[in-house]
Amino acid sequence: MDTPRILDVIASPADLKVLTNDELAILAHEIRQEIVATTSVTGGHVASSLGAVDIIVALESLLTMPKDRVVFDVGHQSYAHKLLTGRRDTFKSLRTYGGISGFTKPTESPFDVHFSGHASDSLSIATGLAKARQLKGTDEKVVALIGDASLAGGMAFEALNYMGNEQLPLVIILNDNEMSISRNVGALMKHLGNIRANNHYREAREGLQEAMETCGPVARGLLSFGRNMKESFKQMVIPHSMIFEALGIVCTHPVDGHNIAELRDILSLVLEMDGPALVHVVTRKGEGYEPARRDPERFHGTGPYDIATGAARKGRAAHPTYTEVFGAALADEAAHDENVVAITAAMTGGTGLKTFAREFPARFVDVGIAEEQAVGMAAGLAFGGKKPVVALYSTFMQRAVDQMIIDVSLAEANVVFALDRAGLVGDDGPTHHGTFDMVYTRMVPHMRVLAPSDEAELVHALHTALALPGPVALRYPRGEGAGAPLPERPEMLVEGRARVVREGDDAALLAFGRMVGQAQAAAELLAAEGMSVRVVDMRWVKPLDEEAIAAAAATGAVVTVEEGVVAGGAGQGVLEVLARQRSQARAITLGIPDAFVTQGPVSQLFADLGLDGEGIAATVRSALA
Ligand SMILES: Cc1ncc(C[n+]2csc(CCOP(=O)(O)OP(=O)(O)O)c2C)c(N)n1
Ligand SMILES: CC(=O)[C@@H](O)[C@H](O)COP(=O)(O)O
Ligand SMILES: [Mg+2]
Repeated sequence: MDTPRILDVIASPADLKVLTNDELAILAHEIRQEIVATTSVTGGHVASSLGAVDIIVALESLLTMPKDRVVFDVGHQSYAHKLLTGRRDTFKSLRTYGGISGFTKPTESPFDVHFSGHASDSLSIATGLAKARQLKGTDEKVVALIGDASLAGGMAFEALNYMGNEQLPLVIILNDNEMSISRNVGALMKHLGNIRANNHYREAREGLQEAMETCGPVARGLLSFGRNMKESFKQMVIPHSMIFEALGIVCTHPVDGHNIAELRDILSLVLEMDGPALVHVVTRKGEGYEPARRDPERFHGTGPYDIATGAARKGRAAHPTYTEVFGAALADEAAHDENVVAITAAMTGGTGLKTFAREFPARFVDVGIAEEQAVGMAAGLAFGGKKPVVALYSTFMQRAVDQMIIDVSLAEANVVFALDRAGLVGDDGPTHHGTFDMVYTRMVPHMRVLAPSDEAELVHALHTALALPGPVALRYPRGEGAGAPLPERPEMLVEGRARVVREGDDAALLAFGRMVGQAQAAAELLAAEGMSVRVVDMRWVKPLDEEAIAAAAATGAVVTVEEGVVAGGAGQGVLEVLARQRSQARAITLGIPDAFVTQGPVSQLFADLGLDGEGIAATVRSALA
């Protein structure tokens, strides 16, 4: 008979209060087993979640939740929190269609504070919660859990600046594992490394222990009373200051993030403080599961895997991904043009830049989780005569729209924006779908926007973008390409010229990006019903091919199809052209409606949104009816 698990009797963090440190450590082990068992089937952010288990168990054992608020940065490490807050039974549905989210999500649980997914926002949210607490005169604790890489994001720095000045009562738990998705980068990372290297925490802790034992009740009384707390805390545990101290934020020595007793000791102290405090916790990504410990980058975000070996369950895809094709094409371009510089914001692997980084290390820049810096720096590089290619996920580029408008486009700087993960991404869900980029690029003066329909087109689009003066964006989706043979040589595309991929005169489908494939599927279905439908690969979101639009309108029915929000999107651009042309054609824009799209397989989401062959065919039928 199996030994009963502690995890099975935990309905909420309140149940943790009766457990000893040893029992909490056993619970942490059970949670890790549960995370591995589930993610081996669903995939997920394994290494970060495993690394944060002890912190979450220790922290939540000390809080009164959901009254006390814990803000998870990115939220990719929150699986233990999910298991402790009433989602043990639904955990198996992690990241699946209709299942629980891979990030915190307030509509899923009252224990979740915000829709996490984008890095570096937790401290700002926490400052808002702490300010609200002050205004209401309430006493709930506010804690933010943030990783070492996310702490370097601009938004986090802005929050530190504010909270230190205002002396807001909140606790930052810095989960320092020396890793972003790959190895962490930057001066802050080096600073944290120096602190770890000079860690006198043990001696300080023993001093604290002694102080607590000799004058325990007095010291504790002082602490809980909150008077002079910062000073007493400093005297007891902090022999030297650092950057955070200079900003008015009390900072602890590095604490072992896998020792629940130590974590509870230090957390119970800082939770009683009346100003901002940062607990520097040292963890190992993937802790408790050897394959993830060995290869934390692969297990940062993984698909299903074999538990015994850690090997991926899915075999190699039939075709290279858009990302792989982009990475190879960019390295090729860089080999022919020494001015090409590649910039990533902590997504070297995700944006396909590993080859480039290896072959051209001097021309490769990883700014860390700092999209604004990536785009601002690209402007500077362009002013200095270089040809920067900023490779970002479409969703993360949202952080740097201002820099794209003011620093790059106003100056007509030669910057290429390579927007990966444009369109629906699948299991990460609404925070990660790249559904806004056609709007935020199209609206900017001087910007040109390409939406290649397959991987061969992507090679040409990149080549064209690098050759054109001024800012150019290209957008392409996550995952496997369409299987189009790659060209021997990249071609220069004619600016603003679409290509007809199927003739027809009953109606016209004007499709953008990989929607061209879905439009062709729709045309096939309609052909079987006797309808002749033209399919146009629009290639350019901006400038649009006005002749191709006029020719489409001559069929009498135009349906635009895009993998992005319709409000302000490419289809809207087509409508503007049709209006200018005083067209009488019936026109319908298909794309993402005014709602956030859920998580799930992309094919399922396409079907739900009417963006698969069937759905598009149905719209054409209604346009012709
Ligand atoms: C604005 C933004 N940029 C990039 C990412 C992609 N991303 C997700 S997690 C991560 C690394 C986070 O590292 P860290 O904060 O140290 O947490 P760890 O995974 O090491 O626990 C990155 C770059 C993101 N989620 N949001
Ligand atoms: C949490 C996060 O933002 C990233 O880890 C993201 O999930 C990566 O997505 P891809 O799997 O598309 O690279
Ligand atoms: Mg980290």
